[in-house]
Amino acid sequence: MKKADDQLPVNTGRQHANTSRSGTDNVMNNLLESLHHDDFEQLAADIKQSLEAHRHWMQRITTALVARQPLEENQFIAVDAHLHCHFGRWLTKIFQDELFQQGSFLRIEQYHRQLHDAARTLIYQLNHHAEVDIAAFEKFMQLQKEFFDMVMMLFEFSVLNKQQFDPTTRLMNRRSVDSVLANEYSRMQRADDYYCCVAMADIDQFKQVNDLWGHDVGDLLLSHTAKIFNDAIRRHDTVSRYGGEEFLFIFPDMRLEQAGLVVDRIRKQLANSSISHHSHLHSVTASFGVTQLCRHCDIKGSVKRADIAMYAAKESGRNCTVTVDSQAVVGQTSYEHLNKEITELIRQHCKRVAPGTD
Ligand SMILES: Nc1nc2c(ncn2[C@@H]2O[C@H](COP(=O)(O)OP(=O)(O)OP(=O)(O)O)[C@@H](O)[C@H]2O)c(=O)[nH]1
Repeated sequence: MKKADDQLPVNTGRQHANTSRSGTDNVMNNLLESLHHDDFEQLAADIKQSLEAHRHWMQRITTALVARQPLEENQFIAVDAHLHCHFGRWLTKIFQDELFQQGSFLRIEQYHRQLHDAARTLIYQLNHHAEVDIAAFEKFMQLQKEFFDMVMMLFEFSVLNKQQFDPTTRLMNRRSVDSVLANEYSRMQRADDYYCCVAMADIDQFKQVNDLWGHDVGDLLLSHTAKIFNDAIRRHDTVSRYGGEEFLFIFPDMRLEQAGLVVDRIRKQLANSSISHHSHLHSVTASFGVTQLCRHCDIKGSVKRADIAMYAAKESGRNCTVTVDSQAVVGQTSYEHLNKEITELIRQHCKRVAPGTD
């Protein structure tokens, strides 16, 4: 999605270091990389509160102008009033972090200062019983509109990010990854030589982990797994939390053979890693199923095929990678028709590319 420089874009990809960046401005990319779920929640709450305070301020000014009642309070006439209002204090706070000292945030700061300047001009006229200049009033109203529009975009961006990411792993959630899949699918339909692979990963024996060590350790291992996955993929790949202990990878512009190798490298990285918690080392493995997005079936069909391959990996001992070529079962992989026989057919074409242990 192409956006003008001063617009706040919709997130299009991965959080953390590998966000898919097409169309997002630098400020927003930096935010996506640096903030996590809770920060976006806080950002949205702060913006809402600050905007509310500013609405109240606007209301006081408009009422005073209509009723021709002087406003002598500092918050209306001080030269640095823009620094001391609720919104100004919030901006000062976030500007301490250089992450925010750029692009869209600077524009908002500029509008905010201009809004206070324009208000001061009007209030000066009001307090000195002069005629209120209509051009100055119109400018004030225009600035107000632009300021509110811009801040609302920031608010929506924050809320959107809160909705798009899973709080435990900080990865995209299932709902938002579906739109990434839809984009890839339509890209593939447009170009004959374009390939995209998907992989399903499921943590092995995760119930035992929870039962033995508790849910907190389970959650830690989930976020550890997410970090390993997220750090291991390319900038324009995506990994999402697809279900409880299930992750879905999307590898744009990649053929099956390569995807199988990439995924198996990730599998090994996870298997060889551990986290320390209360002086215990904990680790998990996962089983992986890899396939291509298929031109001849719907998206669900391809994801289902990856899922079946992943279950084949479970059955062949866990901690391994199974690939299945969509070409082998072309024409029969529509999601609606994935009955038992088709599932069996897909399983017959599954290829285990790695031993269970290293
Ligand atoms: N800690 C934690 N556990 C979760 C979360 N989501 C799902 N789980 C647990 O994941 C476990 C999945 O268990 P099963 O579906 O039986 O699978 P498994 O034990 O991983 O066994 P295999 O998949 O066959 O290797 C369940 O115990 C769920 O409670 C979560 O957000 N946090």
